[in-house]
Amino acid sequence: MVFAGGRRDDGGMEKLFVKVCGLRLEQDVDTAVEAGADAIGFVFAESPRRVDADTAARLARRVPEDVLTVGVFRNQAVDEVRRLAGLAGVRGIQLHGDEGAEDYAALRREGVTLIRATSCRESSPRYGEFGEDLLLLDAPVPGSGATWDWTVKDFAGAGDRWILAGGLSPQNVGEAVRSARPWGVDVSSGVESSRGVKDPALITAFVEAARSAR
Ligand SMILES: O=C(O)c1ccccc1NCC(=O)[C@H](O)[C@H](O)COP(=O)(O)O
Repeated sequence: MVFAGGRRDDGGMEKLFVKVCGLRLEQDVDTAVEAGADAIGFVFAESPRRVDADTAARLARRVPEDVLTVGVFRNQAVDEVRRLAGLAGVRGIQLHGDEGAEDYAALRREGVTLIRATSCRESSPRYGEFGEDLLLLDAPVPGSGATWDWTVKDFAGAGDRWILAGGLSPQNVGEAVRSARPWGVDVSSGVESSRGVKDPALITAFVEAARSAR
């Protein structure tokens, strides 16, 4: 199921989808929701941002229905992904590793949004190749805060709903959106004061900068 987004601006245009990833604290979740984020990510992969299922479940319960909660994974067994996503009660699953079409098929269930995160390093990924709902185009190392040159890519194969990620920040997200014209954006490092520590003011600034970009 493709997350409907659901949030529209007053002119009826679909708003840019904004996801804030790697949240670990209640105040950061509340800030992202209040700022108008469409999705919130909880990292279950190896990372300084990693949360356990109980923490993610507690945070996810604070999030209103129209904001998508996403569990982020990398090269973890399908059963483990299913188990953690179920315990946390997230409605989206984002896979960053070498997962194949069979893994997406195994995780497919009613109501879940499957996000395939991949880098454009070797080729231009095509939307739908793995049965995903949304394609997220990221830097080679996820969550690193590194940017990549999105200006030289042809995103024709990425479909209508693809998400730009990798080194975005309140400073560069406007230019990135105008240049690459994604359906959505995703951020983690760019709204942190130090690795793994979110800054509420940066979260708010990011959502505002992204939204005013188009
Ligand atoms: O955040 C991590 O450390 C991480 C580890 C393993 C897989 C994914 C991870 N994060 C994903 C994200 O935070 C974002 O989807 C994306 O990679 C953007 O990150 P950033 O460049 O830090 O904004």
